[in-house]
Amino acid sequence: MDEALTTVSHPPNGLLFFHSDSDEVENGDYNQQHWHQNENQAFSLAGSVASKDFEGEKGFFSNAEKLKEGPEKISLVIKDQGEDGYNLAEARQPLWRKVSIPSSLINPYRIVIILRFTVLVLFFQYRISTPVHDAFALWLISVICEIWLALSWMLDQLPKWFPITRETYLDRLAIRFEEKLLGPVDIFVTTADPLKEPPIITANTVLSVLSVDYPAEKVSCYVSDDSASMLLYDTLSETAQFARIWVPFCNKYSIEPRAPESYFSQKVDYLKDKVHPAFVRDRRAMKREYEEFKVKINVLVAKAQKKPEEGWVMQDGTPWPGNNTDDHSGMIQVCLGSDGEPDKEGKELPRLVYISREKRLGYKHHKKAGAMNALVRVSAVLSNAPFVLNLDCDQYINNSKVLKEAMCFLMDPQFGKKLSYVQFPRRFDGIDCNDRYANHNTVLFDINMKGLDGIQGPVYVGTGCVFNRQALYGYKPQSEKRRKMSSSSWPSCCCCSGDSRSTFDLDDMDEELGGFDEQEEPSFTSKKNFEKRFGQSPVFIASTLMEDGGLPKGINSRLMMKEAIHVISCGYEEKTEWGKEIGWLYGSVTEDILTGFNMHCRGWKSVYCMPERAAFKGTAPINLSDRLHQILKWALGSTEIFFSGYCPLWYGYSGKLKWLQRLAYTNAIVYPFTSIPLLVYCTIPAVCLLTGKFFISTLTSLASIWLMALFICIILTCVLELRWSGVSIQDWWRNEQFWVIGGVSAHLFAVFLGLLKVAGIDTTNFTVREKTADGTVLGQLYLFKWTTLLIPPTSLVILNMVGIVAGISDALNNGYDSWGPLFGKLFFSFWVIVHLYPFLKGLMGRQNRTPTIVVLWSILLALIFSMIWVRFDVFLPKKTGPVLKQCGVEC
Ligand SMILES: O=c1ccn([C@@H]2O[C@H](COP(=O)(O)OP(=O)(O)O[C@H]3O[C@H](CO)[C@@H](O)[C@H](O)[C@H]3O)[C@@H](O)[C@H]2O)c(=O)[nH]1
Ligand SMILES: [Mn+2]
Repeated sequence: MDEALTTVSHPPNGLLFFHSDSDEVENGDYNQQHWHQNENQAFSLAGSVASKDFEGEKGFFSNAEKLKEGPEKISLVIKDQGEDGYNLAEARQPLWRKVSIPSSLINPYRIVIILRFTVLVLFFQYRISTPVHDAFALWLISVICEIWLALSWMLDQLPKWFPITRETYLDRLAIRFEEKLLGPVDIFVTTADPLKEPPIITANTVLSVLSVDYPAEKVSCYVSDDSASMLLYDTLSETAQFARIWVPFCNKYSIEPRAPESYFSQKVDYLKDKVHPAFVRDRRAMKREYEEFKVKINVLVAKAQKKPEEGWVMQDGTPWPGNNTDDHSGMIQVCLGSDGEPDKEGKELPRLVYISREKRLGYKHHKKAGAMNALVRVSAVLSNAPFVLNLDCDQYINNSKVLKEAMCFLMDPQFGKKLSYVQFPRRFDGIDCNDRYANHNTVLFDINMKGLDGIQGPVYVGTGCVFNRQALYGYKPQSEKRRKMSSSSWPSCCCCSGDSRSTFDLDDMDEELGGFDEQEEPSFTSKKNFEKRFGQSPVFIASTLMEDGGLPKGINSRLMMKEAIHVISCGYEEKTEWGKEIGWLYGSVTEDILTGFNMHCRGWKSVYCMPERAAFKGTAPINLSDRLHQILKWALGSTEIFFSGYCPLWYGYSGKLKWLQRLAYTNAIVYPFTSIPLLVYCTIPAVCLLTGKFFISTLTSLASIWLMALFICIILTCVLELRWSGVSIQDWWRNEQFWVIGGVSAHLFAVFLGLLKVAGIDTTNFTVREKTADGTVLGQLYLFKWTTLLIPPTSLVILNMVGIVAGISDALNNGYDSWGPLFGKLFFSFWVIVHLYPFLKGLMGRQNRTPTIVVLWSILLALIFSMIWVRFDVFLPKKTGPVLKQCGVEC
C-alpha cells in the first residue's frame, strides 16, 4: 500500500499534481478509515479531472486537453500496474456514459405521441358534442370512463419522453480505483419464514453474495431472520462452511452465476470451448460437494418440521432464544470475516452475520421495512459500509460483477454524491416460456424504467438495489459547500480521534456540529435532535456522521456487540424518525415505492443499471391465483400511499422532485383506481349487446376519420415504443392483457380494501409469498387455488359471452339492418374476451388433463348455432316461410 497515491493538490493552472506521502497508510492492515482517506484522494484525483458537467460526456475532453499541456508535471505511482501500465488518459475517462436513444427512433415516437394527443382531444370534442339520446346514461358513463382512461394513458406516457440507457466501464473503474480503494458494501438479505422460503434458496442467495467479485474484506452479508428460526441459523452455519470451498472455486474458474443451484443446472458442453480437464474434475467434485450440502440442509429442514415440546435446543445444549417467534430477544451471530475461518486456500471470506431483531408482543415490527431498518442500524455499528445492497432471500446475484457496476456510478466523484441508489432490473428464473401472467414485467423494466432514468431516476422496486447509506438517513444530497465542510472537519474530529475513546461524548460532538450547514438542516445541530431522529445509540449516531463509512477507531468489540443488540431492540424506534423520515418508510405494504419516492423528493437522483448479463435473478409466483395476490398486494400498497400523507399528488412540493417524476409516481400510486373505469368499460359492450343500445352515436364521416386516426396512433405509438426499447410484441401484449386482468380483479379489490382501511377496518394480512425451491417445474403454473379475486373477471367473461350470443341471435331475429351496429358491439366484446384470455386459460387449470377451454368454446359455439337453428326453425316458417321456401326449393 505504501506506493499508493495519497495527496493531491491543485495548482492554480488547473493541472494535476500528485506526490506520495506514504506514512499515512499502514501496511495491508484492514482499516476502513484508510479506505476513506484513500478514497477521498481518489475522489479528488478523479474529481479534479472530470469537469463539473461530468454527468454527461461533454466537458471532459477540454480538461483532457489541458492535461496534455504538461504531462511531465504529473507523477503518479500505483501498485501492480502490469505491463500496459497505468494509463492516465484512461483514468480520466468517465466511469459511465449516458446513451441516448437514437433520434431516428425517439423523434418519430414523440411526434406520434403529440399526434395521438391531438387526435384524442378532437375525438373527445366529437364524443361530448354528440350525446346518444336513447342511451344517455350509457353514453355519459362511457365518456367519463374514456376521459379517465385517457388521463391514465397520459400519466403513463409522459414520463417516457426522455428514455435513456447507460453504459459502464469496469476496466476504467479497475484502473482508477485499486481494489483496496473500492467502497465497502453491506449486503442485506431478508427472510421471514423458512417454511415458505426454503432455506436452500436463502443459502444460494448467501453463497452468491459471499462469492461476489469484490474484495472480500469490503463485503459484509447480513441475513435478517424475522422468524427467529433455528433452522435458518443452522442453515447459515452450514452455508458458511460450504462457502469455504465454494468461493475459491468460483474465483478460480470465474464461473457465472455463483449461486450453485442455478450454476449446476446449466449444461456445460465439455467438448466445446476447450474446457480444461482440471476444471472438469473440479467441477464434478464441487457438484458432489454441493449435493452433499443439499442433503445436509434437507436433513435440517426435515428435523425442523416438528417442534419439540420443550422447544429447540442448540448444539451446545442451550435452549434456542427464538423459540417464540413473536416474542424473543434480539440475536446476532457473526461468522466468517476477518476474525473467522478463512476459505480452504487461506484467504479471507466476506463477513456473514445472522440477525434476528427483537420481537415483543405489543410492538409493531413493520414487516420487511422494519427488518431493513434494523439491518441498517446493526450494520452501521458493525461495519458501516458507505453502500448498502438489499436483496430478497430468493434473489441471488447472477452477475458477480454487479457491485463494481454499481460503483461506476456511486463512486463517481461528482455524480455519486447526488445519487441515492442504483437500481437493477428484476429478472426471473423458472417462468413458463409464454410468460402467461406477465411475470417478467418487461414493459416496466425495459420501457418505463428507462424513461424514468432520463428524468430523475428509476423507482426503487424493493430488491436488487445498491444504496448510498447517507441517502437512507434522511439527508439531502450534499451541496458543494457542505461537502467541503464535512470532509474537512467531520470524520477527523469525532471519529478518528483514535486512542482509547470508546464511548461517544455527544456533547463534544455538539460543538463540532456547530460548523454544520445550519441553514440546510437546522434540526441537526444538537444532541437531542440527533436522538430524536436516530434513537438513543451514540455509536449509531456517530456512524451516521461518517459520510464515507468506516468504524470509529476507539470502539472495542464488546461495546460494539452491546450496541448492535441495542439497535435491534423492539423499542428502539419509539419516538424517533425511523420509518417516518429515515430508513425504509412504514405505512404501506409497498414500502419500496414510498422509500424511493421520499428520496427523490429530497432531491436525490437514482440510476438504472442494466448490465448485459442480468444482475440478479429471483423467483416469481407463476400460477394465476398467487400472481393475482401479488398484484393485489402491490396495488393495495399504492392505495395505502394514496390515502397516506405521502400521496405524490400533494406531497413534497417544497423539495426538488421533477414534475415528470411526480407524474410517474402519481401513476404508480393512482393506477389501482383506473380499475373502476376499466371494469365499467368491460361491462358496457355486454350491456349494449343485451339491450340493443349503443354508447356511440352513429358516426359521421369526420368522426370515423378521428376514430381511425386514433387507432392508427395507438398502434404507431406501440410499434415505435417497441422499436426504441427492444421489447417484443408478445411481451407487450401479455402486459396489456394482464393490465386488464389485474385491473378488473386485484386492482379493484385493492381500491376497496384501501377504502376500508381508511374507514378503520383493516382486513388485510399479507404474509410472505411462498417460494418453491424447484424453479423449473411448471406444474405450479396450473395450480388452481380459489380466491375471491377470480369473481369479477369470471363474471365479465360470462357476461360478454352471453352478450355475444344474445346480440347475434337478436340480429338474426331482426334481419340484416341490425348487423351493422352489431359489429361495433361485437368488436368491443371481443376486445374484452381477448384480453381476459390468459385468465380464462388459468381458470381452466391443467391443459393436458381437461381441455376445458375447448369445451367452453364449444358450448359457446353450440349456443350460437342452436340459436340460429331456433330462429330459423321457430320464426322463419311463420313469418318468411314462403320466401324461404321459394328460395330454398327453387333456387
Ligand atoms: O415480515 C417480513 C415480511 C417479508 N420479509 C421479506 O421481504 C421480502 C419480500 O417478501 P415477498 O413475500 O417475497 O414479497 P414479494 O411479493 O416478492 O415482494 C416484492 O414487493 C415488495 C413490496 O413492494 C418488496 O418489498 C419486495 O422486495 C418485492 O420482492 C422477502 O425476502 C421476505 O423474506 C421480511 O423480512 N419480513
Ligand atoms: Mn419476493
